[in-house]
Amino acid sequence: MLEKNLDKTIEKVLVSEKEIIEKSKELGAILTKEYEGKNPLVLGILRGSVPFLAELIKHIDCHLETDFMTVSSYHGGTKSSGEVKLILDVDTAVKDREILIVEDIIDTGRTLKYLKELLEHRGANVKIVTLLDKPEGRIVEIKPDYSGFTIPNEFVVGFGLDYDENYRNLPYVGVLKPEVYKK
Ligand SMILES: O=P(O)(O)OC[C@H]1O[C@H](OP(=O)(O)OP(=O)(O)O)[C@H](O)[C@@H]1O
Ligand code: HPA
Repeated sequence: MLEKNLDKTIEKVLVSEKEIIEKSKELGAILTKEYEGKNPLVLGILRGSVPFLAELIKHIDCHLETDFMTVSSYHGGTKSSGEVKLILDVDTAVKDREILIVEDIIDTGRTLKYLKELLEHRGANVKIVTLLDKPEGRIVEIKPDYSGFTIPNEFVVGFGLDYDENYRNLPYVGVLKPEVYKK
């Protein structure tokens, strides 16, 4: 039942908190098998990936390291600017490293294509896990190695995803009421 302050601005819930936790457990079990003995670098893409990364790594039962990169292309709105900006680079050596990029969403695909190419160019072995995949939004070709949920072509918020930097703290993924955008 929707009842908290932020819930009042949500038109519909697409993925519930329970579903996200269950899916993170499933993905964690698969990733445990994949990365056992490989000490992967689990690379969160700031800012949106933080809640998903925090949930997911609890369920990966092998040694791993974490690091973060900041890239941005939406600049607060609901449309990709088309240009991916590198704001903060990774601090760890990546050559010959197993890297698991953790993302909240693949939409146009621009962010992940840029990051995958950049890290592969530096000699890393890169895989991608995303909480959400929006295939109808795709402009450049890129596929995640592991994906939580396929969602329709709507702008979503919550569990790390923002509209104008708000709503990242919602514990589920939903669609905003249209009047929120009219303000
Ligand atoms: O597939 P794409 O169309 O490139 O969209 C996906 C990217 O967009 C969002 O990041 P954003 O640039 O909004 O930065 P943020 O993580 O700080 O919200 C999201 O977190 C992904 O990184
Ligand atoms: O649907 C979305 N919501 C929030 N941020 C995003 N970045 C790409 N797509 C989205």
